[in-house]
Amino acid sequence: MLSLDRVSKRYGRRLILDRVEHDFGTGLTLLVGPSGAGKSTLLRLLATAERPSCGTIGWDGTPLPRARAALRRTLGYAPQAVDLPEDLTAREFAMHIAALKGLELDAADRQFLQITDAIGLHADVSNRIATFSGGMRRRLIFAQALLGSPRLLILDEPTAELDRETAARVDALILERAKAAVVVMTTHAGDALAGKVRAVLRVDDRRVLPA
Ligand SMILES: Nc1ncnc2c1ncn2[C@@H]1O[C@H](COP(=O)(O)OP(=O)(O)OP(=O)(O)O)[C@@H](O)[C@H]1O
Repeated sequence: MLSLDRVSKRYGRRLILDRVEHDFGTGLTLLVGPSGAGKSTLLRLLATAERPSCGTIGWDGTPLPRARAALRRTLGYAPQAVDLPEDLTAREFAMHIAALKGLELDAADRQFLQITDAIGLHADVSNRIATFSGGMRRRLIFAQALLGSPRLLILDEPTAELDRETAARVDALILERAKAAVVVMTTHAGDALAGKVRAVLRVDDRRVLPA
């Protein structure tokens, strides 16, 4: 369980999130809300990529920063935009991430091939990332987040730029992982997941409330 207790975030003098309270349990939680409302900011806080200005984030009952190492050991994070190493192949990049996560590389490689097969990226795993389209990059960022079957999966717009059929394949993997993990994602295409999510939260006007 990932819990937020009166978590606020400011950039300079600007308050983006104001005393957010929520317990993210096992299952899929969707974040919706207007552009610029703070959804990606909230995901960065959950993924420990940034720290709250005040308030407390807890993982499995222990507050950060004490729980940060335990959280990161079982974190999969797919940010919205990331600089990928253009000269590596997708498979080399995935193994680089697997090594950073401390995963057993043969098992991680097998898992990467299974994931990429499921989301239609299998034929491209030995190609250099420099040759990848926007949708291929998005799927690669998603695939690396699933490596090691994380108990906490944070996904920022994983199906943006994907056609409906490919997005449905990505959604299927997300729902599969959400059976055993805390999964939090932003999406502008939440309708496809209606009825299958634990909660839908609306981020708006600095607050985060049930939609
Ligand atoms: N590092 C930063 N420094 C200053 N302001 C920032 C920073 N990151 C985000 N912001 C501001 O915080 C606000 C929330 O941005 P954020 O990207 O979290 O919104 P969002 O809800 O994810 O938007 P979108 O749906 O368009 O992706 C925006 O006004 C943005 O300009």
